[in-house]
Amino acid sequence: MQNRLMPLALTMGDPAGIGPELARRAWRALQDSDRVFFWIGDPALLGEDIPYRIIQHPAEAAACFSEAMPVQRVTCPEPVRAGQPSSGNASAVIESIEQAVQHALSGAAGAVVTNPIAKHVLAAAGFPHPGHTEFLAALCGTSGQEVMMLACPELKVTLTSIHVSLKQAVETLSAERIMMVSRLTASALRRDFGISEPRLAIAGLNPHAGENGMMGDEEIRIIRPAVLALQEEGINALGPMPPDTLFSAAARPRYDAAICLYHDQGLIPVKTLDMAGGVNITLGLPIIRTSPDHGTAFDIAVGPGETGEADISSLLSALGMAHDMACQRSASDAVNG
Ligand SMILES: NC(=O)C1=CN([C@@H]2O[C@H](COP(=O)(O)OP(=O)(O)OC[C@H]3O[C@@H](n4cnc5c(N)ncnc54)[C@H](O)[C@@H]3O)[C@@H](O)[C@H]2O)C=CC1
Ligand SMILES: NCC(=O)COP(=O)(O)O
Repeated sequence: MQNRLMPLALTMGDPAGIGPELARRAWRALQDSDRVFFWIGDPALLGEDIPYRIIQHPAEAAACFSEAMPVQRVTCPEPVRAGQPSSGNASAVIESIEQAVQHALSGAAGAVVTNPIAKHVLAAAGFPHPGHTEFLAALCGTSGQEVMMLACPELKVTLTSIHVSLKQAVETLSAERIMMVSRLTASALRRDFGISEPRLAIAGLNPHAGENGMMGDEEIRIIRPAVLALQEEGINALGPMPPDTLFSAAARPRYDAAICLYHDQGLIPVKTLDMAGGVNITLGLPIIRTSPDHGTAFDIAVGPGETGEADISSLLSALGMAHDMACQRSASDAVNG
């Protein structure tokens, strides 16, 4: 049960986005709870209304959490203007993520929770990764195994492709990829969510799941063979399921996770059902990582000490889910050795 005691590492995200405001409001909401976290960011972004304590190591977080927000300092090289991102601050954004991962890999943090980054802002500074998901895998030495899951209480989805064009998602779809994502999903449902016999629904790609090849043949060539091979392995997988009805209220209780074949096939239903409660989770890492399901929201970002329109629910869900996953993983590992 070691992870139950470890604080969560919360990254800064883009300093010009809503991340800094969300972090301080999340601390206010959680300061009397067991969801202890420390924020890795620039304290100049917090304003004077929030008590914070600079810490040198995650082990110091729990002692001060009820009184002050624990902060591990990372300094932005350039002045920050809310809503006006600058690639001049990319180094601090990246350093925050790197430190969080190091703490999780060493066991000093129970999980990494990331605040949103703007991919194009980091790309302009030469950052080679399309998003957190791929960067985290590179930091953990598991590139190629990363899988994006989006989860809300009503629905969990995982994706066979992440930050690529729709065209590329279709061109690179393979039975091997569907099987890899399905195996990782089933394993995470058992280990991190306590679902002992996970049921997977594999989405089709085309209208009516291809209608026997009339509307596309990926279901016949790729998806159906993958489902049969998964069943041979003992994984409870069904499909290809017609995507237009897969997310209906009647269908959702019949599976524990839907395997989706491109980014928006999975993210649209989750965000439509529950934008506030949705959480982005990375599978395939040796560490636990969650994130709110929204982005940087530059259009509503406010400066230090100000309170704007940002809804903190998704960050609270991400912190709560990271905590619960860490506890569940610890319990599962204790049972399974
Ligand atoms: N995990 C991450 O780091 C993510 C980063 N992004 C990045 O965010 C940037 C902006 O992306 P968009 O597509 O505009 O998505 P967005 O989620 O930042 O904003 C879309 C709309 O939702 C609103 N919104 C978002 N979060 C909100 C919250 N907590 N409370 C109230 N309203 C909220 C925004 O004000 C905006 O009108 C992009 O550069 C993208 O790369 C997007 C998704 C996830
Ligand atoms: N649409 C989800 C998203 O862009 C988040 O990506 P990541 O930064 O968590 O990899």
